[in-house]
Amino acid sequence: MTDTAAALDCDVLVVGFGPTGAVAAGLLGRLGHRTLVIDRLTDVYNKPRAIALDHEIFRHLDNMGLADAISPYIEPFTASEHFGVDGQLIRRIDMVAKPYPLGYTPSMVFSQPAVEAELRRHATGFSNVRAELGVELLGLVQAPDRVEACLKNSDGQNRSVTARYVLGCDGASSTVRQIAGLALEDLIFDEPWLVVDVRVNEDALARLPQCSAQFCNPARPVSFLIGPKNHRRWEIMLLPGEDGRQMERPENVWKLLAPWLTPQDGELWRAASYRFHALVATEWRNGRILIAGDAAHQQPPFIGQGMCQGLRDATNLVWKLDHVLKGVSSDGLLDSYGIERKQHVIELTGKIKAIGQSICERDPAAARRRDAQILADGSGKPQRLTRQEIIPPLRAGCLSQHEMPARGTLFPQPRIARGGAARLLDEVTGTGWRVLIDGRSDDAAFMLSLCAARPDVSAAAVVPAGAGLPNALEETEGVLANWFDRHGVVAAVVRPDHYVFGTARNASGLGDLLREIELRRRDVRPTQDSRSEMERTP
Ligand SMILES: O=C(O)/C=C/c1cccc(O)c1
Repeated sequence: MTDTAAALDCDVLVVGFGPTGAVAAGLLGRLGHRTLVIDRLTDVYNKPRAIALDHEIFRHLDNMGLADAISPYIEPFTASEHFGVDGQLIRRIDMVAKPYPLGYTPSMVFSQPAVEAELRRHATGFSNVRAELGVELLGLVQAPDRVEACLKNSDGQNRSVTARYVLGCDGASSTVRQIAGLALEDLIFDEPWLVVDVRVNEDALARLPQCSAQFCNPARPVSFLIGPKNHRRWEIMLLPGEDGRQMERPENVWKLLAPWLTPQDGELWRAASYRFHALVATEWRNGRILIAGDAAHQQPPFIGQGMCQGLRDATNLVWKLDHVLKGVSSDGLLDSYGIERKQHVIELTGKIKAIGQSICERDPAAARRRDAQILADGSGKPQRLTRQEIIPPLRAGCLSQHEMPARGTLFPQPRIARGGAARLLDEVTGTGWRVLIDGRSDDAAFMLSLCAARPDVSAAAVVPAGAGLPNALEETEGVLANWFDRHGVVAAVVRPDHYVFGTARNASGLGDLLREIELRRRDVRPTQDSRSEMERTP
């Protein structure tokens, strides 16, 4: 750390201690960065907003050492069945089959207040992370090497703190985004819905559908979601003339729930009216100020990706901030954050919108045409999709510049045999830059020797169980062998956030990739106003 950096109050100021801010603070804490995280509110919001997460996110939480602490509040997500105008099944969205590609149940539901409390506990367990609650951000002023933040303490006193970077995880109405002058683009979706969470009594649970469902009835589209334990969620489209605030009233909510429950069947946990909309920030950074989570994007909930998107932001950004703060990369690497995440958000939101538009269809004739089209897409049977095939890869940013199989996709996580037990790959190899080599390749040993010249990159060869190759990891389910075969490659370079930087068909391809990592991490043009004093000194 330079003297200038050491003189600052912290390396990163995280504004907002919801899931995105808490994960960012925890990751920064683990990497040794002095982090101050503030939130306007003094407590975890005690009602569930997000309900779904997926294996990519759980993998990061497991990497952080949180799996045991949060598992009591997480359950597998059931399939979602979509029903058409006449109540017929038109589509089924499920998860990919076993063996699971990342080693975990691919889609899960969770209880947000409990998980969020664990995320906060984890972040504040690092001596270099300080959380200040009841603290409001009033202003930010950027200098070449720092940002000065004006804060209002819980006692009403103003004070200023300095940080090398500021990360706005402060939600849809983000103060950070507004102060930084970062605009939102409208991705054109705007529908009024009522979200109702119920803790259902034990005896009423069996009378409810045993699968999550989308009732695509043009008279009143409704989503039904099976949450953990006795938590059930209904998302109910509001009709023209219905006032959101009025519809939140318990007497109106129970009328809407009448096809499923009576007030004796459970306790209303939350009823909140929202406009489901789709927005993305045009720019995700202004100099040393960056935004993440709902501050940078909002999307309709129809495949439960809202919180996942925020945590993808955090896990994408933090390793890049780490490289920049440690001088491994220039500040220009941070530009790849917005490039990668904005494209991903736009592409995924487009897919969510398409699903949402078909669910929200209010014209009966159009809804019948939709049903016929979806059934035709499924060759006359209900269409079958997996949630995982809906999630796009990264397409541009800190990736190899050459087209190659699997670039920008999530690298799988096979189970590795260790002393009579099976452990997940990340636990064995760690989560930095990694090269994974197909141990069945004749060139495996040579490829490992190429990697040995790169101390910043770890390397391992993996073989199927029983192959008996010395110095190779043995996987127990064939997940990785299958992946190498499917993509026709023998090695993959994997980033700290588990996205594939690039793949190689042979040893010479791997040599090229290893050289390219260095270039892509360094050859990123810093923006004029965001270079620190140190970086501008030749
Ligand atoms: O993945 C699905 O099938 C549905 C997920 C979901 C999650 C939250 C809210 C929704 O309307 C759908």
